[in-house]
Amino acid sequence: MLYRQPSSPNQLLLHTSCAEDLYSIYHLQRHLCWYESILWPEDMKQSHGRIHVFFSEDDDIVPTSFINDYLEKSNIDTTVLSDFKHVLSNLKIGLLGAGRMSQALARSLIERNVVSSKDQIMASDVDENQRNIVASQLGIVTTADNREVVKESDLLILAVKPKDVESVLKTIREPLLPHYHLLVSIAAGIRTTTIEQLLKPNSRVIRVMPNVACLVNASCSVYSSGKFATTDDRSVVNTIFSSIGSCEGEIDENLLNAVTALSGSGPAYFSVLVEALADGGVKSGLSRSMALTLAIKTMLGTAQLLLGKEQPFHPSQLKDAVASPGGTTIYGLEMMEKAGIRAALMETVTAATNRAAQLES
Ligand SMILES: NC(=O)C1=CN([C@@H]2O[C@H](COP(=O)(O)OP(=O)(O)OC[C@H]3O[C@@H](n4cnc5c(N)ncnc54)[C@H](OP(=O)(O)O)[C@@H]3O)[C@@H](O)[C@H]2O)C=CC1
Ligand SMILES: O=C(O)[C@@H]1CCC=N1
Repeated sequence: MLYRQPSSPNQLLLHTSCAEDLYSIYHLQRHLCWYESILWPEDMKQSHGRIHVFFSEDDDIVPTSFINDYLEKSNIDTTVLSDFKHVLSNLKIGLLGAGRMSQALARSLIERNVVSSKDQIMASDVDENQRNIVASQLGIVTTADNREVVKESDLLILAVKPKDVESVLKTIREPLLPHYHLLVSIAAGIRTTTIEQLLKPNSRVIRVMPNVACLVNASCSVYSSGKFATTDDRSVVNTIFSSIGSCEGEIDENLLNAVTALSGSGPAYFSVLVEALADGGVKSGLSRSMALTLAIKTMLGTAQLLLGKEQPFHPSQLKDAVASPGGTTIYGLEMMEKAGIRAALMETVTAATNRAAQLES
């Protein structure tokens, strides 16, 4: 870890925060006698108790597969915990606003072991009811005072509605230290420059657009960095938002309103489609519950085919594969075209993009 050249964002973060940190280097290279700290397989075998070594598959510090192979050759029992990462062990995360999105984020960070303990997360909310839900269901410390969260955290996630952003930022301006804190906003339509202007000069800001599917770890997020955010800041944001689904990378901030309109609002559009298709099933005689189940599972299966790990379908390819000549599907598709569904969906995203732009001004 001290000598390795970083080859991933997390390794880069470790490299700059630990491997290049003066005190870490001084301590690890001067005061630690490695030969006194190594537990050799031979010593393990001689120990009286049974030894079983557990690894995290995606550990950025420990070269898991290398050590696992070595221990297996030495007949030591091991288990590699798939999908486990080395935790963001020291980062303290503060949630400003403890509503739907914050709760989903916190739950994922804890359940997916991105943080090592619940104590690494704190949340504030004006609503006592929300605070009680978060405290009782997630075991997180809560407060009504946003400033307290800032004082206790390294990274802040601003998760209040856009209309409340300005007042929250004014409250936390004083305790928020530009060289220390990173502010990550998920508020729709609030630009990083607007946020930066409300904070102290040089404040580090990143704007992210996730979606509500973070409740089931299936969000897809995109982000834009403010003027002063660093490479390490982007790396941490990547780690956090990958833990609630996927993080699709950075985008020009001018396009973030379109992202908000497509994937941020998208779960609402797909819900309407599913409901309408189920209504059609009911009209044709299916029970409500059967119709809903079929509509939902058809959406899920279609998404899996379009994403296809090995051979993804293009949407038009999949449509053509389903619509046989003179069959049922092509009659249904004709009706969709007559109703102008394509134009309606395009206009849907355009209208939501325009609304996000209105929120900006
Ligand atoms: N919901 C979604 O699908 C998505 C939302 N977003 C964005 O995420 C943000 C949060 O959304 P969501 O979680 O749905 O919203 P919620 O309304 O569920 O949560 C926001 C919480 O913040 C509280 N709050 C309001 N003012 C303050 C304040 N001054 N200090 C502390 N807490 C305050 C609210 O209390 P009260 O209700 O009493 O005002 C509420 O409990 C929004 O900006 C939205 O644009 C982004 C992607 C998807
Ligand atoms: O409707 C909204 O304002 C938010 C932004 C994306 C999803 N919900």
